[in-house]
Amino acid sequence: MSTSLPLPPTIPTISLRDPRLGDAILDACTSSGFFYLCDHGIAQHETDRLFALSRDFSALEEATKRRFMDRASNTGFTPIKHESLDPSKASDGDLKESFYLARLATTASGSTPESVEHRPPTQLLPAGLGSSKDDVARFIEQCKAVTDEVLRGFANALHLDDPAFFKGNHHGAHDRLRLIHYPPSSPSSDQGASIRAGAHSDYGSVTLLFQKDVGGLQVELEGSGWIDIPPKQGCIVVNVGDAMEFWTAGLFRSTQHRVVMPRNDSEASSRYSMAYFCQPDENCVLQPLPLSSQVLEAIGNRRTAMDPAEFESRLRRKGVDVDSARAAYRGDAPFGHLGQIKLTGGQHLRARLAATYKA
Ligand SMILES: O=C(O)CCC(=O)C(=O)O
Ligand SMILES: [Fe+2]
Repeated sequence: MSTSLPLPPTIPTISLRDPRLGDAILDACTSSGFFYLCDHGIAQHETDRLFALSRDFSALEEATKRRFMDRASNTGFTPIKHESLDPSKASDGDLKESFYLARLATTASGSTPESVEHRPPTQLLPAGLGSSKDDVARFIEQCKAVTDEVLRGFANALHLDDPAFFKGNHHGAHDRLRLIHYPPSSPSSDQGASIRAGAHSDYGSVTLLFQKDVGGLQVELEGSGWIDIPPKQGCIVVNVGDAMEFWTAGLFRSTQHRVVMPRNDSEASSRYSMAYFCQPDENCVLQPLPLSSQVLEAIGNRRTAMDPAEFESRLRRKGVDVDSARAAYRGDAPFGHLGQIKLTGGQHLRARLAATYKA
């Protein structure tokens, strides 16, 4: 007699070409806040090219890499253990190094902006990334285009009158593509105090995560605990960040995730991933949006808008100065039931960055 084992919990796969994209996004974002995205239009060979550039950069001498550190503009190199994504845990830092890229295209050769206000910082590039600047710039612009479509999906999911509402608040000046390298490490069943990336939620509106071939990414699901999100050929892992959780009054979830230490031989080698963090504009106003009855009906009792006390305590835990955000409110913009609170995209980002990096 054969008994079928229950399938392990996972996250849904959504096609960017799904005519009912808004509904699929509403389902995913109000449950786990994570989904695999397929049919996104970014060719595998372009993704592989960026992974190759990331590998070449990580092979440089540490002293060379350290010449490209620029925390002030949140660009460039971050050495191993300089970041603790989970500051609540006593660890001496995450076992990863990374290189943050701002958008590189210029108006003449690409699509990047427009007005001075939305212009990303310029940054110094090491030789390899510098000589392949066009490939890198094109990849970043493709990521930006995918996030624009996802943001449109968010607006449709929420039945906003203006389907371009979120897109219009994301010109990409704070967006970053992060090339991440987790160095090799012996597998162990004892995870100890070390971690490749500590448990955290992302800061921005939406993140695109490209995983090369080594697993270890986990997401914390209500009722299921930590579940593995393995690399899936042709798919990008997409997740909601804190700014979008705030904006949707807690309806969309910015879920905790982490990367665990190697558990077996297949995870022991270098792990490469790339994250494109889509951030709201510096001066855009983040205020919990009023939620239409249509949306609340569609999600039924799966998720309700967040309780005001929980909402506030989540914000405080994430380093947001709630008292200033309250003082900034002047009753001049729409808000939901969550109180009189107002924050700009830039203020929110800096609060989250300050809570993450060692001084
Ligand atoms: O490397 C990964 O798979 C996850 C990285 C991540 O979550 C982050 O950098 O925010
Ligand atoms: Fe993350």
